[in-house]
Amino acid sequence: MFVLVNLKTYPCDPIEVAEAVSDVDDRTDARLAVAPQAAHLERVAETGVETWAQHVDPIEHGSNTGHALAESVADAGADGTLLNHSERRLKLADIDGAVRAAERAGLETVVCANNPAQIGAAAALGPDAVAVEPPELIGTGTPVSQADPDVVEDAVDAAAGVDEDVSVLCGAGISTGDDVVAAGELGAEGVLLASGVAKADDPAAALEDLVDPL
Ligand SMILES: O=C[C@H](O)COP(=O)(O)O
Repeated sequence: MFVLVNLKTYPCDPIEVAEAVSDVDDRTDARLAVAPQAAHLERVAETGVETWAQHVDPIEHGSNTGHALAESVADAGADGTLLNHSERRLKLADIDGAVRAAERAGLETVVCANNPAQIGAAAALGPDAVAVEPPELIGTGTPVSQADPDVVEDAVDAAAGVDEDVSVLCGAGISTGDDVVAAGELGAEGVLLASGVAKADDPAAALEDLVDPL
């Protein structure tokens, strides 16, 4: 299972979380990665942990101001990028352009979407993976795998119906190892989570619990 920890703009110490993820990563078969804010990418990548951006823009080098250029994100040490997160929605044409920009820079891609229909559309753009996240469950602590298991299974079917090479993650409310196991049983190959680690009093202990059953 792929466990991708999005730090959003939570007031956690990104280096403390990255070092905890790196430490746990040495003791699990699961694949772990952290997605810090853009300003923290380089310092997080220097810890040796697999590092993801939260977003890149559909642009090239040139006259763009206030954007995230995929090449610069890769230069900062990122291995991949989230795209179209529920808190950073893009138009369809811009998701397509951002996937192409990420590919150009050698970044792996996970395109997020609200529901199975959007997952099918996202998969058609050819990312490495898609992540289904019902927005109403984000940050609630109620796992999507428990509150709405059908949405995960339907997302897996929708992606497979378009492109079997696109793997499916699920997210929203995931905070325990049992939640991760349940996601896997529904067909997801990974989970995207945030508050369960970034807002935990002890992020290292939260991570240990997440990967314990894997
Ligand atoms: O990127 C992560 C997702 O939005 C899930 O957030 P959450 O784990 O706080 O529910």
